[in-house]
Amino acid sequence: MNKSNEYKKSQTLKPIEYRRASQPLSPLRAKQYQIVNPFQRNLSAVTKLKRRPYNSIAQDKEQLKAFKNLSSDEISKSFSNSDEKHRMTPLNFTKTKCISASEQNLSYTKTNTNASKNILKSDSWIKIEDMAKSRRNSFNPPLTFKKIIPEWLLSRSDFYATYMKMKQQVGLDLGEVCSSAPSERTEDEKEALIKWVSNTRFFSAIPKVIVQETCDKFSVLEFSPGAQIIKKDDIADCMYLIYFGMVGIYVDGIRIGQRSQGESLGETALDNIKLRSADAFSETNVVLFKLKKIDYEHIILNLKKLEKHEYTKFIMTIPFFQRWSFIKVQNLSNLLIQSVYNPGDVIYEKGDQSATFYIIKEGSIQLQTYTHLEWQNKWPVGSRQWKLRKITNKFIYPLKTLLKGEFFGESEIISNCTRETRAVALEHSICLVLNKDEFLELFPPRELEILKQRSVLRMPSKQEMEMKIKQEMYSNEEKEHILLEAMRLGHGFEKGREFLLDARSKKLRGWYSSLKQRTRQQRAKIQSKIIDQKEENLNMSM
Ligand SMILES: Nc1ncnc2c1ncn2[C@@H]1O[C@@H]2COP(=O)(O)O[C@H]2[C@H]1O
Repeated sequence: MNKSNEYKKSQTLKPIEYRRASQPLSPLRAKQYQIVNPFQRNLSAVTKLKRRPYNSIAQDKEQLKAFKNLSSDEISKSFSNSDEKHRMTPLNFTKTKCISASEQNLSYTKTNTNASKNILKSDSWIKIEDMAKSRRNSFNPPLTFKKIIPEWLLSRSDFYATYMKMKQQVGLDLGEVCSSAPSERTEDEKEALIKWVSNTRFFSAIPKVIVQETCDKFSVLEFSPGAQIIKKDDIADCMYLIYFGMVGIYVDGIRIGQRSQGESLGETALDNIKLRSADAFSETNVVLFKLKKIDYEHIILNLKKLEKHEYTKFIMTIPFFQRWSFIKVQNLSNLLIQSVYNPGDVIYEKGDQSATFYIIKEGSIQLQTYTHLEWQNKWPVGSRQWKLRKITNKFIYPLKTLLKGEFFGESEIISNCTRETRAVALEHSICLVLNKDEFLELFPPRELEILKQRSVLRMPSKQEMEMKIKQEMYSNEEKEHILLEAMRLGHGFEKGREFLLDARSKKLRGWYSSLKQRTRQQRAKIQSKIIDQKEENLNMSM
């Protein structure tokens, strides 16, 4: 027998676990064990196995964190538990062989107490299909969970325990938690409440200890739809954090804004030691966490002043306000209310009542108007009988795009008319909002006159808008037709047999498909400008 054969024989006789068992079993190794088939005791199969790199474990941790919002303590606990378990009990472990879905669904386990020998015999592997099944049944993670969390971690019982604990916390009704006295809340409940409050925009910049103190002061209020929560010009004695539902903000019956889950309500009057600036009505069932004025002033007011100082610094950079005194800008900042918009959000519609002035702090806002375009199609359906199909599209026509530091909404307040344009957020945008009463209070008539002159917007005529929209719609299609004709290519040329044989057409295939893609994009762009469509079918007789 030559040397290499001898070597091969020794390897096949020696169970692979023998070599492995002398080393402590880390989670990395545990993972390797999961994919080693104990009946294929073949060295090459083992040496081919790649060790799971440490950074992949770190990745798993990150994924887990992102998915479940587990606190870092709990994650590290779950991981360190798994490390420890394996390190301390190198042989008393349960091995599960996970065969791919295409193979049989069998599982094997080995329990070896003979630590001195460190030998695992193949016959001691027990088929425990039932056991594995029952374990799988007891922890049936959601599909998204399976995509993100590594399989080895999903199979761990300590991970399962942590998951269940967090699931209970996520499913907690914090309204109920908040309505109990702080001394009656469990640690988990307190933690869940603090976590939720810290994630709201209003409390996001506030240190955890302060959030903790605030949570102890909250009481809970519930409102059914249509109930008045705040009355304009009332004395403010508290602020609210909306735990659930939607609240509409009204001034003189005009809806000027809204506040929803996770947003504050009624903080402006406390910040400025003023009367309530607006009415607030619940538009759905609403649950609020109430914080009394005295607690607000004690715990949060100073921190909020820092935020207002940031507004002041920002406003001082806008050329129009540079001639204002610092105190005046500060007064303006104190009255500003931050509103966040997502791409496509309509801030106001043409014809709405004008009740607010906006300064763009982040993002971009487009002022738009619209026009109606009509298409008709007529065809004969009998003797002197016609069918007429009329489609009327309402097309958006962009007027102006405003960026950070620019402002809008003032012209209609000054002219005391309804909105002449529509304002839409083009991207994630933040605006600082000033209500009409405060706006008229802060800007003296001379300033209003300057603002009015600045904000004049040229409104195009209906014909002008129609022409531009049609130009945009047809110019590209025309270009495409001219190009195809110049190349002597028909629209359906790529489907024909001739096309496959024609070398020139083959060369043009890439170009043609990119042209088609561009045309499709252009059509989708035009389609996105249609905000309303009316269709009429008429029978006509002559
Ligand atoms: N334009 C607005 N947009 C959103 N919320 C507003 C607006 N104006 C007022 N509010 C809220 O409505 C509340 C009315 O009472 P406050 O003035 O105490 O605080 C006010 C703000 O929380």
